[in-house]
Amino acid sequence: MVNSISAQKAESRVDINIKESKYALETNKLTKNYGSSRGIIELDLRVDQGEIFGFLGPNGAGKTTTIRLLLNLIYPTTGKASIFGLDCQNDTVEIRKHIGYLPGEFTMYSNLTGAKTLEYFANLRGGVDWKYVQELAQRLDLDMSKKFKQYSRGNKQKVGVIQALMHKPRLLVLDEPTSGLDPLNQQEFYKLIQEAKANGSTIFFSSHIMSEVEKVCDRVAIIREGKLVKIGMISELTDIKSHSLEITFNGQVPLEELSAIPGVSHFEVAPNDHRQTVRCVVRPESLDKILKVVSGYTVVNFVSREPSLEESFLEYYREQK
Ligand SMILES: Nc1ncnc2c1ncn2[C@@H]1O[C@H](COP(=O)(O)OP(=O)(O)OP(=O)(O)O)[C@@H](O)[C@H]1O
Repeated sequence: MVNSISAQKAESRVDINIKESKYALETNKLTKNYGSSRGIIELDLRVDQGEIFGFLGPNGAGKTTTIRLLLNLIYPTTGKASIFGLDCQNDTVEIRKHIGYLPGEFTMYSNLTGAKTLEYFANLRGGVDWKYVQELAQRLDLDMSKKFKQYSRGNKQKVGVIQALMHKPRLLVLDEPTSGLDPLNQQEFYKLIQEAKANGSTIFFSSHIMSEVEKVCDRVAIIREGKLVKIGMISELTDIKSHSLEITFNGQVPLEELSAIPGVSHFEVAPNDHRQTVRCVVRPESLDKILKVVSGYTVVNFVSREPSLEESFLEYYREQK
């Protein structure tokens, strides 16, 4: 019975056999060549123990490939990866005891309920604190009595998140953990990983959303087309970030002034009766100039949204040329 699974048993495992390692996770020139397509190329990553590390990249960048290599689900073409100083290929069994892993597409037996699915994972791990599982389900608003096949994508993802967290692992490796979660559950998830960090865990999670990584991570690595583009503190993301603006004017529009500001691109004007809507992509350092120009005119609507990561990259590289 799940309720009798001993928490003590789970806790007693912690700290056994983990080599003293400066890094929670390290890759050295890690490369995966799929033959027909590139996976990742000579990736060098170092993640310190106890940090929340974001692994940011657009679709197809190589995030899942990297994570599968760390979990030894696929083999590298060349290069090495280690977790807590243990070799990802040779020490998989030991490493797995200390990891919580959420795959990109979490699926389970369709006729098992959420509770039975989680019970299965609890048993695999030799025991977890079931009260903690119940608390996680309640905080993520998951009804554990439903069958897996009855769950929406978001609810399946919640089961995946809970199985990754349930044994309070030293390292969480999460592949796009918030995909499918609604904004409230995303916020709860961010709190959960902050709590895991406060309890000494390291969190490595992939994402293609810059604002999410900015909100919760200490450091970030950016991957694009299989290669590491940048690694550093979150504050260093500012130069890649851009804003997509939509400004609606009533009456006169400062078209020439706006389009002449450096760092403004993709400039478009859409007339609409007496109003005109200007759309453009703006580099962070140009935002202030835009606001100063528009403040002298009648603005009836001002929307700023985060462009997709690929749009931001394109803008960043266009500026670099
Ligand atoms: N099994 C495979 N066989 C061949 N090519 C693959 C395989 N898996 C991934 N790739 C290729 O490797 C590259 C990286 O894919 P990967 O899934 O790691 O990217 P990702 O950053 O996780 O993207 P997404 O967010 O879309 O999942 C892509 O070009 C992809 O087509």
